[in-house]
Amino acid sequence: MKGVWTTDHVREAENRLLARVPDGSLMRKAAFGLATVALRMLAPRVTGRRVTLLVGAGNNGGDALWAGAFLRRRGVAVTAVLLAPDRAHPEGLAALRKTGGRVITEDAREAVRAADLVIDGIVGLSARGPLRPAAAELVEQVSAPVLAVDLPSGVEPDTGAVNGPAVTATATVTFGCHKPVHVLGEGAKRCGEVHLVDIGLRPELGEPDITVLEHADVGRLWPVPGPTDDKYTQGVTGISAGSSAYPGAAWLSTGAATLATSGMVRYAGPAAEAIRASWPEVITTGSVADAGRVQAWVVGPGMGTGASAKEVLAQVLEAEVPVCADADAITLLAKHEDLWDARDPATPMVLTPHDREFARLAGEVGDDRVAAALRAAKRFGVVVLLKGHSTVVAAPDGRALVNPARSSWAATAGSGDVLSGLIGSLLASGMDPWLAAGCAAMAHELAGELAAEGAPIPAGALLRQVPDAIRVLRAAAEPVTP
Ligand SMILES: NC(=O)C1=CN([C@@H]2O[C@H](COP(=O)(O)OP(=O)(O)OC[C@H]3O[C@@H](n4cnc5c(N)ncnc54)[C@H](OP(=O)(O)O)[C@@H]3O)[C@@H](O)[C@H]2O)[C@@H](O)CC1
Ligand SMILES: [K+]
Repeated sequence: MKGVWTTDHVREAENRLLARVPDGSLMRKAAFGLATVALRMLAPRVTGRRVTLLVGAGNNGGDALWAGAFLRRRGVAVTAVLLAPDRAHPEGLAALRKTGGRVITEDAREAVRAADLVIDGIVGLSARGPLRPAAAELVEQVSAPVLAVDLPSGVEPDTGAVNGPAVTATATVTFGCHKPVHVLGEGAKRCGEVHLVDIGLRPELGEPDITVLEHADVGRLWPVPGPTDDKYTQGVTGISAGSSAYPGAAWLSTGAATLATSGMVRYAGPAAEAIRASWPEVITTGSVADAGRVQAWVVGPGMGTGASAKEVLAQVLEAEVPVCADADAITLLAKHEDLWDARDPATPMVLTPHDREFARLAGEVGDDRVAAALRAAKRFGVVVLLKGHSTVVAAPDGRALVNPARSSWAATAGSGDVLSGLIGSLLASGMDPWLAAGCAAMAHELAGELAAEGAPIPAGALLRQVPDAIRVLRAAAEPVTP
């Protein structure tokens, strides 16, 4: 698991660390790490290559200047462009000058255009809002690879939101720990590859604000049958989905639950015939009342939002087993507050809204997706999985998890139905609902990536890759033999 800390918590930890280490040592450590990545980006030829530093008013610019001094010692031709000449970091500037670096304050376009590598030290953790006009104009001239210091300037550090001109980096070097910008939304895309430089901050940081699961974590958590297991002990998943108009949603959701674990799947609804034909291992009935016992329900995909769908949803909520409520079920919950009364608040529930469904339920998402999901999770006492390029999973107890997507292939019609089936089967296995949603999100995204191989895919193709995705995740969890 990877931890992510907000800028407030990073600053508090940095202040504690700064109080007990020699002046300037943290910045030099950070800058040395930055210069090392820059040299790797310039390799194989380093001497005589041209690096241009974009230097803002604070310590982020200081990092860039110190890294420039290290690069000069390796024979790199370094030019620093000072965007706030009166406020440039004095020690960093002196170090660069001492090593023969060039410093300019105007007519910088040529230095930017001619660079082999641009280092973005415009603004870091104290950034607020998009790039200001002078910086934005220079950034527009860049055609070389960009190495961002801590984060791509212009992106909001705590939300990853981009609301105007901002740097798009080839790579980002960050210090001490990951920050939200590295895993959330548009910001995560703008970071390129993220390198973490250890500056000794970890002992000063408390519990992470956001958790990012890695393949090995999900592989370890994925339920697999033991020698004494049978189809019941691994959890029975019930699927209440689909309608005569939308049998496909039921097919996708049921298929995902069938492939995700070895537990049994029951389907209850109007698409029973279609389900029987393609998933013969599934027990089908026409209604939730006749379905028999399940350990978790998936409800919502393609079920409609009329009176009969409302009745079905109430029956599912009254069953007092964990529920994954998706799609139309979310719209119904937003429309009819009385539906919440059907639920025992102690029974786990996962809601899986996209932005529009979220807005119906809990207001506009806004820039801070983690805060919005946490607010809704607390208000309704449920786990909220907010879909997006980075999927956010928030628990009512304040835990937040982000699954940053490596591609967007999974953003296709019917893909959400597959996700709901995966979550349902993990809930039925007895997994903690917050982890169930996080593990399902990762397997889902990976299945999309495996299915796509560089070309668009329908949700059915993603579904067929679920077993391979689970294999990849489980393989990542296996100990490496030397
Ligand atoms: N603490 C440590 O030990 C270590 C810290 N480290 C480094 O320090 C960095 C944080 O440095 P920092 O706090 O000095 O501020 P920083 O982000 O450089 O901003 C400076 C000023 O820029 C301005 N500004 C704001 N928004 C803007 C915008 N959109 N466009 C343009 N300008 C904008 C605003 O000033 P204003 O002009 O508004 O008065 C702001 O005060 C951190 O990211 C890491 O790189 C590492 O060395 C490791 C050790
Ligand atoms: K930066």
